[in-house]
Amino acid sequence: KLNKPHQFWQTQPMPNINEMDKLKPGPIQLGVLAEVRKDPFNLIDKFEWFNVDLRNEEQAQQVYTLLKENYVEDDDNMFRFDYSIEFLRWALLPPGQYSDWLIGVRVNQKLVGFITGIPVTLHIENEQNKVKMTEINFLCVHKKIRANRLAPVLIKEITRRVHIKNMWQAVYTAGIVVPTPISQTRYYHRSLNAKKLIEVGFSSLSARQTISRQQKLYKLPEEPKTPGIRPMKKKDVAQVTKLLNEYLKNFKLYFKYTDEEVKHWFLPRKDVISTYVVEKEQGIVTDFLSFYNLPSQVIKNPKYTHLRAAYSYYNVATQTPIVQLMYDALILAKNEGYDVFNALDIMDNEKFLKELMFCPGDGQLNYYLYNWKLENDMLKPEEIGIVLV
Ligand SMILES: CN(C)Cc1n[nH]c2ccc(-c3ccc(F)cc3OCCn3ccnc3)cc12
Repeated sequence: KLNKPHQFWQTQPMPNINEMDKLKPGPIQLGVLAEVRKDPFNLIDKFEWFNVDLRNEEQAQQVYTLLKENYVEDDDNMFRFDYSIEFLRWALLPPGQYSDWLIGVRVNQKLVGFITGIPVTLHIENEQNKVKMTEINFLCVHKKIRANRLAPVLIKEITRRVHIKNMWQAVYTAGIVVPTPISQTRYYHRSLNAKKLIEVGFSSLSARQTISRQQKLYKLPEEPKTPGIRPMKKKDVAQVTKLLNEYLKNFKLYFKYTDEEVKHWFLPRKDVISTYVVEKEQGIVTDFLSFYNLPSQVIKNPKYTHLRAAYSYYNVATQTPIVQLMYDALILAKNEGYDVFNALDIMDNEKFLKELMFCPGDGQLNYYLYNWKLENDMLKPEEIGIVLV
């Protein structure tokens, strides 16, 4: 019976503490395509597998509702992520997606479980390691049917469907710690709407602080500072792709983007992704910033149902100082109606977090690599060049 802590994870190719030093960097287990199980894993009675078509309005609604009611909450269970349907279509229908990598489990036509993969090519620690793999996300089991051991079966089934495509690694993140994080990053928050953050209980006032004092402290100018800053357009794709790929080479974990992928991940989509470029004379783009929209439902509050949060995505500053570029990001996010701007301490974010008055959050986001041994087991947050939504 798999019910001792991490009993399931002990069966997975993740380096555990004592074997870390023996393994060589690279794949831990070499996959053999012929040995991959051809049929889906067995589910308990009445449960059935179901490939979700997010383009279908009804099925997208089912996924939306499952996540809205049962997905990740903060440590104090005050907020729960509320991913919109348009956001899920952005996050889960990238170029090259497979139709059987959005996996649902249903009981009597009701969706009770979900897990997703998208195909990525991850560069790991040096140019040679360009590994085609999957990025796993949105593992969710309905609150009412937890402890049925459905999560391990969802993980095994998506693993099987990835193996069948002859891919043997995965990358994912989680707020919890299971064997074995490759990096433990921290998240930070910058207040944009001090009054609301205090009223929903996101921020608290110390004895000497007042709401109006907080509002003054976090007040922002009406307009961004950087001349030539504007929303990204289709004509900017080629320049943004070059800037992004060049910048990401600084890190030990990063994706390489085609123009097609930059179109998908960065062209502005209302209430999903905002990208602004800095255009100098002759149409030269020298910098860009981007943030995505992920509201959290406020679980119990008389006045507000949601916290509008913008999350830092990828920001490349080659001419504009990074602090000024991100100050503009705060101003632009405030003008788009966000209450708070969130960022992890990955990439070069440390360079602006303190100066722009971000406060540390109360938890961490752990990065995981499945079936891959790193040279030194762990990476520092500033060596991470990937953002998972
Ligand atoms: C990444 N993706 C897999 C979703 C996910 N899962 N688990 C998580 C734990 C933390 C963060 C996170 C990432 C960046 C950030 F600035 C703030 C965050 O959480 C705030 C705390 N919180 C949790 C729910 N509502 C508010 C995301 C996630």
